[in-house]
Amino acid sequence: MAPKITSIPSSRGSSSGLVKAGSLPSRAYVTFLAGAGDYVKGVVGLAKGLRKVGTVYPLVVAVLPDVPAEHRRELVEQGCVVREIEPVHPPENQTQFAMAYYVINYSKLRIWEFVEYSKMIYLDGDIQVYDNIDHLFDLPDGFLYGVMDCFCEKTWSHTPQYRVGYCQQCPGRVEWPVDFGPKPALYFNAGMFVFEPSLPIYHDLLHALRITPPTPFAEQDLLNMFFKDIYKPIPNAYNLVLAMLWRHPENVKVAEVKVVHYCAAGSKPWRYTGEEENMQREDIKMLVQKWWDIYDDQTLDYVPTAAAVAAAPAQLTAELTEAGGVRFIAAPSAA
Ligand SMILES: O=c1ccn([C@@H]2O[C@H](COP(=O)(O)OP(=O)(O)O)[C@@H](O)[C@H]2O)c(=O)[nH]1
Ligand SMILES: OC[C@H]1O[C@H](O[C@@H]2[C@@H](O)[C@H](O)[C@@H](O)[C@H](O)[C@@H]2O)[C@H](O)[C@@H](O)[C@H]1O
Ligand SMILES: [Mn+2]
Repeated sequence: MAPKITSIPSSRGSSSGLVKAGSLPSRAYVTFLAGAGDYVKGVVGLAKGLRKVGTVYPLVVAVLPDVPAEHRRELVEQGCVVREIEPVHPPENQTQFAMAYYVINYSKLRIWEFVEYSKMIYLDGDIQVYDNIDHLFDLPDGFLYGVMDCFCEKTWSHTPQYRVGYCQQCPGRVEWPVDFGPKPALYFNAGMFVFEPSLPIYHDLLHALRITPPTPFAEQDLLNMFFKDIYKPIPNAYNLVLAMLWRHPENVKVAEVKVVHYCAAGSKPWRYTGEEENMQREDIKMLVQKWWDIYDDQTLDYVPTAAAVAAAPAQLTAELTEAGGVRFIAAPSAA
């Protein structure tokens, strides 16, 4: 029996209706940035994409200490709320069980500490939002919402699902073998999820991390184990894991996709060369171009309101740009 997909209100939740500016509940989008590399481009693109769809909520960027000041400044200038977090490491000398590339993602767990927000939507830095999804904040509290992942890529070759050809995206194609025990719980892609920050949950999460041997998909596996009883699937349109285009095209209506997750090998737009498998597909080339159209669109750059300028961090000051916008620069004393 196909899993029940939580139905989503098409417009802003009836409970909140149009919220008067200034009285918005404490809600925010949040993403995660590590390192001094090029992922900052993904976060800048995400900030501009959220602005383009007219979200009324801020984008918080949880940055590890190794994110350089210049990248943080660029994010502030794009209207982001930059918050430094401490790295989270899995149990000592066990990281070899997680794919090395993913160990860094355990630090994502810090976002449960952001309790000044009642509800947040986490988005990977390699995600772009092409339709307003603010209505997701109105989903009932007490659950974690995300899109079901696909088990068909070779990144899943370590799992029994992959070996027998079972995937939750098409549970009827290959039945789960009875002698394999209970069917796996529904499993979400941790590149996007709707959650409620909470200190008790945060502490339970870190305790679970300390006593759980790392697994290939690192924090994504841990989150799925930890929230399996309150996880509720939402439609694929809210997190198109690109592999769905060739693994389950019958489950994807590209024209209705609201959120695209550039997680297939070779699909990060800012690194795209078109050489990897599937990267010459017309739909992939179109989605990569769509990402660049937003990233390169200067009309989507952040223009702070007078209030924002007044509230600018002391170490920054603002100057008018030729185009009549405002940019933050290091205050003379701070230069
Ligand atoms: O060097 C890195 C690797 C990862 N990330 C962040 O961690 C997320 C998860 O990694 P990634 O999206 O590459 O994993 P995938 O979804 O492709 O498996 C990224 O989107 C970024 O937000 C980062 O900032 N720097
Ligand atoms: O650390 C584990 C990561 O696990 C997820 O990425 C994977 C996973 O979803 C596989 O299912 C896909 O096959 C693969 O392509 C994709 O990269 C999240 O997107 C990422 O944010 C992060 O949590
Ligand atoms: Mn990702």
